[in-house]
Amino acid sequence: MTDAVLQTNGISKSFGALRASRDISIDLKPGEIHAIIGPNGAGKSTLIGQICGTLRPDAGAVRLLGRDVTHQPTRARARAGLGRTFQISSLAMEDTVLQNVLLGALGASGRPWRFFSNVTRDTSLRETAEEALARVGLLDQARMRTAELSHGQRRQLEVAVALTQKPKALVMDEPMAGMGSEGSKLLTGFLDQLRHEAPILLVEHDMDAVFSLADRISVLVYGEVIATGTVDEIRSNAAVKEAYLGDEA
Ligand SMILES: Nc1ncnc2c1ncn2[C@@H]1O[C@H](COP(=O)(O)OP(=O)(O)OP(=O)(O)O)[C@@H](O)[C@H]1O
Repeated sequence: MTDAVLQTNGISKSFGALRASRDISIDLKPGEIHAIIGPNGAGKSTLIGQICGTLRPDAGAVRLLGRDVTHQPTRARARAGLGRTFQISSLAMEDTVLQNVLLGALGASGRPWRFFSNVTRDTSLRETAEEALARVGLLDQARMRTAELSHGQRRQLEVAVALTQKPKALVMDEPMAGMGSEGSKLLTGFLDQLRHEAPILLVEHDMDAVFSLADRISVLVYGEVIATGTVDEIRSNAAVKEAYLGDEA
């Protein structure tokens, strides 16, 4: 496990009597997409929260690029290279597409927010932002209000915002949610490329996307990882079929 970019070692988290994470050890290796799947309430968001720093584990450790970040706040983890996209959009709808990405680039630069008024004139931030937009295919929409984008384009924009941090690892929370089949196909193709730049821990309910993208899958049930393996291993795992996949396997 020494080459892992991101790693949890036996993390556990309870909410009162509910054990939402039970001794979870997973890792993310360079160049891979590791999908986390499981039924509603299995503990996927709780796991992500501990990895990204919004929740503190009761036990265990989180390591990023070999460093223990268990006690570091979200912002420090982001600075250290952990990028994230959210289940619920964190975009500013009234701002333009470019402004949203500039905001991300400013955050990643570590400069104080009071400089935001000058940000559109900052050449290096602008270059970073435009490069990220070009990567996700949204450069032509840079001046549009974010509210005017389609749902799929907003998902692409969230990825662009995450890319401004030049992440070493990405945690993506249901990027396919609400996408039409065309949008899912586009985003799937994009994530397929992106994994070589930053490996991706992917929480996703869309099994077509998971089966076509994941190098490895971990299955969470009642806060516990019941199996980790390749797509074929997970599809043929009897416990996984019984607990989650059923006919989808
Ligand atoms: N802050 C909290 N306080 C109390 N219980 C919580 C809290 N957060 C999550 N839970 C509970 O922990 C369990 C795991 O929830 P979690 O949201 O992590 O599951 P999930 O796999 O992400 O679900 P979904 O697929 O529906 O998003 C659930 O039973 C949930 O009700």
